[in-house]
Amino acid sequence: MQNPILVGIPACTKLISGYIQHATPARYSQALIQGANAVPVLIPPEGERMLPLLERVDGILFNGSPSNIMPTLYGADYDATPDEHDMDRDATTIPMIRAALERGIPMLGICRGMQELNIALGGTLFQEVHKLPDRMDHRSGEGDNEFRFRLQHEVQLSGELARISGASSIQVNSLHGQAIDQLAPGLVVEAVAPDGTIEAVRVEAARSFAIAVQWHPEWEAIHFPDRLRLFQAFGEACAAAHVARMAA
Ligand SMILES: N[C@@H](CCC(=O)NCCCC(=O)O)C(=O)O
Repeated sequence: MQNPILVGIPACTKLISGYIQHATPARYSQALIQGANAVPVLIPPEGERMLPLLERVDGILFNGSPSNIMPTLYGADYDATPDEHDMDRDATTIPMIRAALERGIPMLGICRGMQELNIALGGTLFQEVHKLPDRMDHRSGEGDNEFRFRLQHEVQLSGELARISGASSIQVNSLHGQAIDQLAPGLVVEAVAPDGTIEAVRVEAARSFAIAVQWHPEWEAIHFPDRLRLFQAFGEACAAAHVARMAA
């Protein structure tokens, strides 16, 4: 295929077999190929040196990860999970989100990716949602993947996300311990859980697709219409960005 639509995926820092490796679960690439008709490009978490890649891609999927964003990046004076960070990824994705928005590059955020978008624009996070009064436990629990990615609760949709999904509420999986506390300026909420937890946001003034969700639409995306529609809508925005990039 000539001039494919290219979508970047930030990789995480992992210690595997005694080596530092740059990796991310295969399901993100697979959902991009199947749902967005895009060719995925893994982005090593090497900080701002990766920003020139934005000249060559048509979109970025800011994916999920078990690691948590460094609390100092949003001004917190305590760290509930000091052993669960990936500062190389933070140093790559936070500036990349800001730069992608400046350039009007389409972005889809998933789970950690949504939290990164909120931090990049000046918001804050709850570090342990399950310890807050009146909040549900949004973690998956232990088990095989079928169990961890099971449908766990409803979300009420609004705005662009409701239009794309073709529904005002959907059932979602849930694999996160953290969540948006103070919403960043410029974000609008487009999905909410029954306990009030923010489940999706959109960058209101974005020049292109800029939606992020707290659940995992990449999991079995082609079997769930709302998940597939989200990847298709992202793919259409990336295709439009591709035409503009080729014409420039
Ligand atoms: N660590 C953050 C973000 C959660 C997240 O992105 N989870 C993805 C996990 C998927 C997997 O384990 O394969 C939080 O806990 O809120």
